[in-house]
Amino acid sequence: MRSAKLFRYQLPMDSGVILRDQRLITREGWVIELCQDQQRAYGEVAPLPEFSLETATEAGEQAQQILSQWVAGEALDLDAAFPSVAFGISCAIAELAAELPEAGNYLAAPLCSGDPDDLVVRLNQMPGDKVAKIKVGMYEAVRDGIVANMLLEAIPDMQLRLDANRQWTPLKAQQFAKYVKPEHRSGIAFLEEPCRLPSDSLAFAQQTGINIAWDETVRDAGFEIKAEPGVAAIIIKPTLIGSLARCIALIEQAHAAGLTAVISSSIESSLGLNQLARLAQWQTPNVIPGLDTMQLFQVQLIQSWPDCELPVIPLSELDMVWHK
Ligand SMILES: O=C(O)CCC(=O)C1=CC=C[C@@H](O)[C@@H]1C(=O)O
Ligand SMILES: [Mg+2]
Repeated sequence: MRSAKLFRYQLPMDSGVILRDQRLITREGWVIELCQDQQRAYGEVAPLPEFSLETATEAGEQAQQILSQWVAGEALDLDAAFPSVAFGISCAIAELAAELPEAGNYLAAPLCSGDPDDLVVRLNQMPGDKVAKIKVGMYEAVRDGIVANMLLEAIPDMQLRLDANRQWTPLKAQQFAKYVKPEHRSGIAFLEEPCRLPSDSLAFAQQTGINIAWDETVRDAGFEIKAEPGVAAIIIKPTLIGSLARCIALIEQAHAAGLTAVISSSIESSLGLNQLARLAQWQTPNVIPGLDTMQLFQVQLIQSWPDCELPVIPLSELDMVWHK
C-alpha cells in the first residue's frame, strides 16, 4: 500500500540574501511525504530562483503527477523531470529503501562574504583540515587578491576555496592573481568559475597556476567531465542537477577523471540540507561539502541542522496541498 502527500513551505530568510539580481526574502518549496507499509520518508523539492529553470509552482505540479505514478506503482522517468523534482523524489524513495545512509558530513567550509577577520577566528577554532570558502568578484578584484593572499599567509595550512561565479573579465581575473603571491597559489584548493566564458577560466588556470572548479559550467548544455590541466574539482548542486542516480553518476565520472566532486547546497531548508550532508558522506567521504548555508535562513524545517539554534517549523504547521 502506497500513499503520498505534498506540503508547501515558505520560509523567511535572513535579510540581505542576494541571488544574482534578486533579493531572496522567502524561500519557497515543497516537502514530499511517501508512505509505504507503515514506513514514511521525506524529500524536499525547492527550485532556486535565478538558478533553476523551473518555478516552484511548476515543480509542485510536476511533483504531483510523478507522485501519482509512484502511488499507482508505475515506472518513473526521473531523467525527464525537472532537476529539483527528480532530486526531491529520488531522495524520498532512497529514504524509504534505506539506501541513503544515516551518517552525514556536517563539517562545513565556513563561507565568508564579508569580514575576513571573522574567518581567521573561525578557522583557528576548526578541528582537522582547515578549509574555508570566500565569495569573490563582488568588489574590486585587487581587494579580493589582497584578502586571499592575507588569509593564505595568516593560516599557512589552510585550503582556500574561492567562488567568483563568472564575475570577472580575463583582465580582472589577472588583477586578482597578481596579488596572490606565487608561493601561496597552491593553497587555493580551487577558484570556482573565474570568468564568464569557460575557455577564459581554463586559460586563467593554466597561466596562473591557480586551480579552478566548474559549477555553472556543469549545468551548461553539452558539458562533459574530463581531466584538463588546471581543473581540480566540479561542484554538484543536486537540486540543479537531478536525481540521486544522476548525481552519483556525475560524481563517479569526476572521480574517474581524477577530479574532486564537491556536494553543495542550492539553499535548501534544513530538511534537504541534512540529506545533502548524508549524500556527501556517502559518495564523497573525504571532501568537505559546500553546505554552510543554514545561516541564510531565519528558521529550520522539520529536522534541525547540527548546532543550529534557529527555531524548527514542524510538518504539522505546513499546508498540505495534495495527497493520494
Ligand atoms: O557552495 C557553497 O559553499 C554554498 C552554496 C553557494 O555558495 C551557493 C548556492 C546557491 C547559489 C549561489 O548563491 C551560491 C554560489 O555562488 O554557488
Ligand atoms: Mg558558485
